[in-house]
Amino acid sequence: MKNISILGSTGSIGTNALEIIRELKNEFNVIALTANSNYKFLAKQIKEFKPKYVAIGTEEGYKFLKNEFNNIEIFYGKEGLKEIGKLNETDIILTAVSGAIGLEATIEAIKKEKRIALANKETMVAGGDYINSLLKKYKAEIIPVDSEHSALFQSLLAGKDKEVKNLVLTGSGGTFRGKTIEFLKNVELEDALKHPNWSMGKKITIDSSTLINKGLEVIEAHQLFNIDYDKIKVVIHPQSIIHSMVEFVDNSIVAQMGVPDMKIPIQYAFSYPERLENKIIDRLDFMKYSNLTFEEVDNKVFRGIELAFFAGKIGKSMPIVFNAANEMAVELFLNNKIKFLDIYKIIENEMNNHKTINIDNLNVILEVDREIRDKIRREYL
Ligand SMILES: NC(=O)C1=CN([C@@H]2O[C@H](COP(=O)(O)OP(=O)(O)OC[C@H]3O[C@@H](n4cnc5c(N)ncnc54)[C@H](OP(=O)(O)O)[C@@H]3O)[C@@H](O)[C@H]2O)C=CC1
Ligand SMILES: CC(=O)[C@@H](O)[C@H](O)COP(=O)(O)O
Ligand SMILES: [Mn+2]
Repeated sequence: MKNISILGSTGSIGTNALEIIRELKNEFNVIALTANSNYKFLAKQIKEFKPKYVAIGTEEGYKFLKNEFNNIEIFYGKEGLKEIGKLNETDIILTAVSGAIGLEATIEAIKKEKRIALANKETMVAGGDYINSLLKKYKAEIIPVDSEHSALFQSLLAGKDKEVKNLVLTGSGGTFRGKTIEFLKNVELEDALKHPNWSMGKKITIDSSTLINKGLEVIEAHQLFNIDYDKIKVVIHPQSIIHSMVEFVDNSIVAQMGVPDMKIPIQYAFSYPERLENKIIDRLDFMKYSNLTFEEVDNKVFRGIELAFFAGKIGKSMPIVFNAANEMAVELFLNNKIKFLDIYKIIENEMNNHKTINIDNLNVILEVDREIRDKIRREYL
């Protein structure tokens, strides 16, 4: 039996993970669950999965849960997430919070030498260098949950590191694939929230529509697999059936395929190196997907990938700026404060005005992140 803690259990990834745990209750046990403001949904999860620990992000939620439950330990706020990261009883922590807010709790779990089932890509983008320095000191392991990075992780098992020629990240192209800049000038939020293949949280869905999600995934792949940026390629694959591929030096390509369902990479991160049967996961019907296609990225219209390569290749504090500016821009777009193309403008502006600095410790990461968010908040709110 493996003890699972979930940072962000009330979201898309978190609820998918609980479906798996419900189905495979002889394999997995819930130790801790967390949410930000959705305390009523969290309360329902607590009643069903009976965790020993819980963290909640709002005072209202904290008071409600304290009143509702007297047999669990309830933590509050950002410090509360860190307390969940520190839990000794955890075997595997699933980082399913949205945004770099997951960074500190992830670091605590690394210091406790846990398995991190990492969905929270922003943590790897903003804190990747620091996290990799910690992985040299602590025997923690990161198993990627992000579908492309789970595919790369599985495909890399087919060869040795020195035999890798390229990592090939696939991307759906997002809901506006094939559109012009003129069309994007006036897109509505509700249109940007329609992903062609995946059902996901709002932030990542907007990131998919700008292709900044793919950009974040480029940096995430560099950090997770220690591969140079010039060996990370992106190809548009509108069907999202091939979840990414590894090209080896013999020009052989190994890919991972499956239905676009996050339960597959989540469960794999829990069960690795084994694989488990699970009847709630659909099989791929090849006849339904008899037409798998590939396209070039349209970097002229969708700037997210090139902006990410720019940030990643500079490194140090620049990926922190890229991620923080994007998180703030997406929040502004979700609140109808800016137009779609302003997302690129805000990111570009912050990166152009940033003087890159070395990242010697966690406080520098948090300071750079905070400065960018405060600056954008002052300008737009
Ligand atoms: N959804 C998907 O299919 C995929 C997601 N990912 C990555 O996984 C992560 C989660 O994505 P997703 O599940 O879609 O996100 P959701 O928005 O659906 O869920 C986010 C979760 O994090 C919690 N949360 C949000 N902000 C905070 C905060 N400031 N403090 C504490 N908790 C917070 C939310 O709580 P509350 O409910 O109370 O708001 C919720 O439980 C992201 O990093 C995303 O990029 C990667 C690949 C696929
Ligand atoms: C399911 C998952 O991993 C998401 O990151 C998804 O890949 C987003 O789709 P795009 O390929 O459109 O970015
Ligand atoms: Mn992904």
